[in-house]
Amino acid sequence: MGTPAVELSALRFSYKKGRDVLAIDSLAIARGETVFLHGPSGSGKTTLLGLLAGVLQATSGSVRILGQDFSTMSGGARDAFRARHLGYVFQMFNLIPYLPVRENILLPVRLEPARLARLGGRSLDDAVRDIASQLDIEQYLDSPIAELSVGQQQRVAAARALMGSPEVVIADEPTSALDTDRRERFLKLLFASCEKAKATLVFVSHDHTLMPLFSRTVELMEINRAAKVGADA
Ligand SMILES: Nc1ncnc2c1ncn2[C@@H]1O[C@H](COP(=O)(O)OP(=O)(O)OP(=O)(O)O)[C@@H](O)[C@H]1O
Repeated sequence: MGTPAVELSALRFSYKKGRDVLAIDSLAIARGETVFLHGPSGSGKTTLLGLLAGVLQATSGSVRILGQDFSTMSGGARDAFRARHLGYVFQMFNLIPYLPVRENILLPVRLEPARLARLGGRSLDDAVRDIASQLDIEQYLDSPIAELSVGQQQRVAAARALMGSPEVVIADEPTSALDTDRRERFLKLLFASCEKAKATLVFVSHDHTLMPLFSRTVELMEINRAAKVGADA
């Protein structure tokens, strides 16, 4: 199988001392898998994605992404690793408000030569127009982020995540603000991009109807011993 894309071992995480939010003995996600991460509100889905993205650090145990153990890396090394290998759409979109849409989408390839190289020689302008037109935000490329609706910002965050074909894509409710038509187009683009790049996808949503699209569902309540008590039903 080679090195898994994601490998958790004896993972524990708490925001406050003495109260574990996550206690996962083991979880492995192979490269190229598309995973629907499911669980009730409060079961720790967003927290787990934060650990996979290296934004949060495990209290104990290990989080390995593409064979790299985050617990042995400095904050700066995790930031560099994230820029190079991960695409993510978080609930707070983390877009840069004073930059236009175009520059927000281009950030990963401007920061990371490996992602620029994966554009395969296409010009930045072509690449950004291509992804923006697929997400129906081409007409906003020169607009400041602050002038966009929440659904439009969500699509900018999605375009940025997919720029330069990262090996691992992490998405937290990425379709929550989209209408049905745009949601379908976004999902089509997401799966096509992941397949083309042989990327691994870890996707959180409360929308059960999306489950059949994925190669595997991970039920957080089944693997997270800390979630048995305290999660909302
Ligand atoms: N920054 C924080 N500080 C302290 N506790 C937190 C913080 N963020 C989340 N928690 C707690 O951690 C637990 C898991 O939260 P998390 O957001 O990961 O759940 P979730 O499954 O993503 O929920 P939802 O489906 O509602 O988004 C909850 O009990 C929550 O109150």
